[in-house]
Amino acid sequence: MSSSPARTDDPRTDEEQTHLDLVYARLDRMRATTGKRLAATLRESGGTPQAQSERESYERMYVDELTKFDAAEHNLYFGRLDMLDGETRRIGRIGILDDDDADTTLLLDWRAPLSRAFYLATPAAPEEVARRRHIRTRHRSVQVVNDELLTADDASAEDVGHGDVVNESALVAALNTARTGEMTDIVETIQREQDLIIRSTHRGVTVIQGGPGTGKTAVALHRAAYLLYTHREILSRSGILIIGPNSDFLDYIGQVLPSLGESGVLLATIGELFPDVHARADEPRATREVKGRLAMLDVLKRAVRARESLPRTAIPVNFEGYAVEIDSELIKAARGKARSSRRAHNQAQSVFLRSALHALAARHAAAIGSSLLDGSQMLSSSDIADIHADMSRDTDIRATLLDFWPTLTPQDVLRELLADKAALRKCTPGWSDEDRAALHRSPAEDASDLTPADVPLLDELAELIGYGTAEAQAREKEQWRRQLAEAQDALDILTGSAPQDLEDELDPEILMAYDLIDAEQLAARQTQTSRATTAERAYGDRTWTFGHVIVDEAQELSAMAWRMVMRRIPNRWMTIIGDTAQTGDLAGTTSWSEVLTPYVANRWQLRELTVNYRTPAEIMTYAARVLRRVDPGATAPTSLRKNGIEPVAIRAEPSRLAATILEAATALELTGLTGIVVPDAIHPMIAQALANIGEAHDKVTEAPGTDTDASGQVANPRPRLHTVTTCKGLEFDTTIVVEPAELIDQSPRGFSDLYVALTRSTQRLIVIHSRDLPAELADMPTA
Ligand SMILES: Nc1ncnc2c1ncn2[C@@H]1O[C@H](COP(=O)(O)OP(=O)(O)OP(=O)(O)O)[C@@H](O)[C@H]1O
Repeated sequence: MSSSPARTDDPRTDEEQTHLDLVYARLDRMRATTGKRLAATLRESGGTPQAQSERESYERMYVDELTKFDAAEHNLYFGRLDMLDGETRRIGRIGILDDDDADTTLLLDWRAPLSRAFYLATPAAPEEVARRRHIRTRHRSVQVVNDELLTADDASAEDVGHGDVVNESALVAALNTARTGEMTDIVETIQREQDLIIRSTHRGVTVIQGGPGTGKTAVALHRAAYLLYTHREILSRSGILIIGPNSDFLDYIGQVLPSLGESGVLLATIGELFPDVHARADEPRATREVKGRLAMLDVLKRAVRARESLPRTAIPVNFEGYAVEIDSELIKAARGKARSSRRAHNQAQSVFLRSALHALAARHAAAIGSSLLDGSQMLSSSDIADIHADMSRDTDIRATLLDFWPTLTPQDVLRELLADKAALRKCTPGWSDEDRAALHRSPAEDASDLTPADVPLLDELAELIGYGTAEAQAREKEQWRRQLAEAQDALDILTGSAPQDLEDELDPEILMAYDLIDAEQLAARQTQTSRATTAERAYGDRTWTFGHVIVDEAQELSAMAWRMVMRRIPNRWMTIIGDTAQTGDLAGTTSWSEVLTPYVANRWQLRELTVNYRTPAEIMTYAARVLRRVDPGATAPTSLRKNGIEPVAIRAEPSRLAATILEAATALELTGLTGIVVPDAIHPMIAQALANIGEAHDKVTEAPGTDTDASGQVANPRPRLHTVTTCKGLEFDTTIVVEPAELIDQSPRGFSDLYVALTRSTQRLIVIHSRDLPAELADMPTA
C-alpha cells in the first residue's frame, strides 16, 4: 500500500489539489452569496404578516445553509470514483454545483444515489467502478491520496481491501485515532453492511442488532442524516427523534449530526420525553424494573379511578336557603355516565358535572315543587332549567361535586400514589409486598426528584387523564389571549407616543401603526417570530408525532417506555438499534419479537452488524467468553483489527483500589481518553478516594468534558469515572474495569454488565481487582 504526502511530484496530489481549490473557491462564493442574502433579509422590515412570515422562513433557510457550509468545511472532499465507462464522480460532505452555464457537478453529496458505489464496491462486486480514490485533506490542502483498483486482474492495486471491508487504510486510520470523548462522523469510511442499513428503503420498523462496537450508533446517526436528505420535505416538518440511554451518551453523539450539516433532529433520553419534566434522579434497579412492567398500566388506571370517588355520607350544601344533599347515589350515577362516555378523565369531567347537576336540580325541584295533594311536579320545565343553571353557577355546589371528579395532573396522581402505602395496596391487588415496597417512595423525598422510569408512567397517566391535550389547547388559547393583549398594548403605546401635533389633528397622509396592522395581526407576527425549529417545538409538545424515530440502546427500554415511544410514532417508521446481549436494565428486553409484536405483529425486519470496529481482537477474546455466559448461542462480533496490546489484570488490596487505579494510570503512561468502570456500590467511595488522591495528582473527574491546555488546545483528557449504566454506548482509548466479580454479582444481568464494560475500549484494557477474577478472565496476563 502506498500513500502520497502533500508534495508536488505526485501528479495525483496535484490533480486533487486543483479540484479541491475549485471546490473551496465555489464554497466561498456560495457562502458570500448566502451571507449577502441573509443580510438583505435582515434589513427588510414591515409588510404584511404574510410577507413577514416569508422573510422569516428565508432567514431560517439562509442561516441553515450557512451552518451547512460551515459544517462541510472540514474534509469537504474525500472520495472519488473512476467508473469503467470513463465517468469521474467526486464525493464530499455536501453536493456542490459550479456556477458555470452547465451547472457542472463539482461534488456529489455522500448521500446521493450516485455516491453509493463509493461505499459498496469491492473487488468481488465492483459496481462498475474501476478505481476508488480516497483523499485525505487538512486545512484545504491534500495530504494523502490512496487508490484502490477494483478491476480484479489489475496487479497494481494498492489497497484491495479484505472481503467486505472498503477503504481499509482510511478505516484503520480512523479506528486508531485517539478518542476525544465526542463521537465523530464516519462518512469517509462507511462500510458495506452499514451502508445497506443507512440507505434502507423499508418504511416500517427496522431492528439493527449488533454486538458492541459494530457501529450501530454511527449507523443510526448517518441514517437520520440520510433520511433527512432523501425525505427532506416530510421529515423537516415532522422531525426525527433519536432516543439515547443517558445524557452522557447524548453529549457524546451530539456533534455528529451538526457535523453532517443536520440540526433539526431531537435527541432525548426517555427521562426527557415529557415536557417540562427533567427526570434525573436515581433509584434502585428493582424499583426501575417494577415501574417498567406492563402491569403498571392497570395500577395507573386504578389510581385514576380511585380519584373518581364516592362520598361516604351525604354532604349537605346550601342552595338559595334550602339544604340539598349530595350523596353517594347521585355521584355514582353521574360517575357511571362520565365513565361510559369513554373520554379521558379530565375530558369526562364535564359529563360528570352536567349529569350530577341535572340530578341535583331534579331532586331539588321535586323537594320544593311537588304538590302536597298528589305529589305531582308543579314547577315548569323552564323553572327546573333555571334551577339547573343557578346550581351550575353556584361555586360551593360545583366545588363539592368536583371533589369526586377532580381535575388531575399526571405529576400529582403519580406522586400521591407512590407516597401513599394504602393507595398502593389498593391499586396493586395480587402483588407481592416486595414489589409494592419497591414502588413506594417516602413522601419526604423531593417531589421534583422524578426518575427516568417515572416518565413513561407520567405519559401513560397523561393519556388516561387526557392531559396535555385539552390542557395544552387551553394553555395555547391563554397564551394567544395574552399575546393579543400585549399586541394591543404595544399598538396603544405606539399611537400614544405619536407626536402631539399629530394627535390633535391627525394627518391623513401619515400611516399610524393601527393603519398598518391590528392587534390580531401583530400577535400573529409575534407567534411567527417565536416559532422554534421543528425539534424545539416537538420537545415542548407531548402530543407531537414524529416522521421517524430512532431508538439507540433500545434493549434497555421497559415495556412501559415502549408504549410511550410508540405513541410518538403512529406511522411506525422506526429504526431500533441495540444488542440484547448488553441488556443491563432489569426492565429491558432480551427479545425484539416480544417488544415489537404488540405494536406491529411480525411486520418488522431484522438487520445485523457483525464487525467490531472498536475493540481490538486481544480484548474481544475475553469479552467473547463473557458473552457465552450471557447467551451460549451468541456469536461475538469479529474484531476488525489486532493492535498487539494484551489486556492486563492488576491485583489490589481491597482498601487500595482507588490508589491502584491511579498508580496504573501513571505507571502505564496512559495517553488518550481513559474510562474507569466500577460497580455501583463502590462508585461513591472510589469517586471520593480518587478526588482526594486526584487533587494532588489532578487526575480524575466524574463529569465529562474535555480539558484544554494553556493555549486552548484540547489536551490529554482526564480519566472519567463511570458505572456500567453510564458508560453504555461510550468508548475510551483505555478502559480500566474495576472488580469484575462485583460487576457480575451486582445484578441478575451481571454478565451483560461485564460484557459492556470490557468492550468500551478502542486500544487497551486494564482490569483491577481485589476479589478473584471470574473464570472467564482468570488467565489474563498480570502486571
Ligand atoms: N465505518 C466506520 N468507519 C470508521 N469508524 C467506524 C465505522 N463504524 C464504526 N466506527 C467506529 O467504531 C466505534 C464504535 O461504533 P458505535 O459506537 O457506533 O458502535 P455500537 O455498535 O453503537 O457500540 P455499542 O453497542 O457498544 O454501543 C465508533 O468509534 C465509531 O465511530
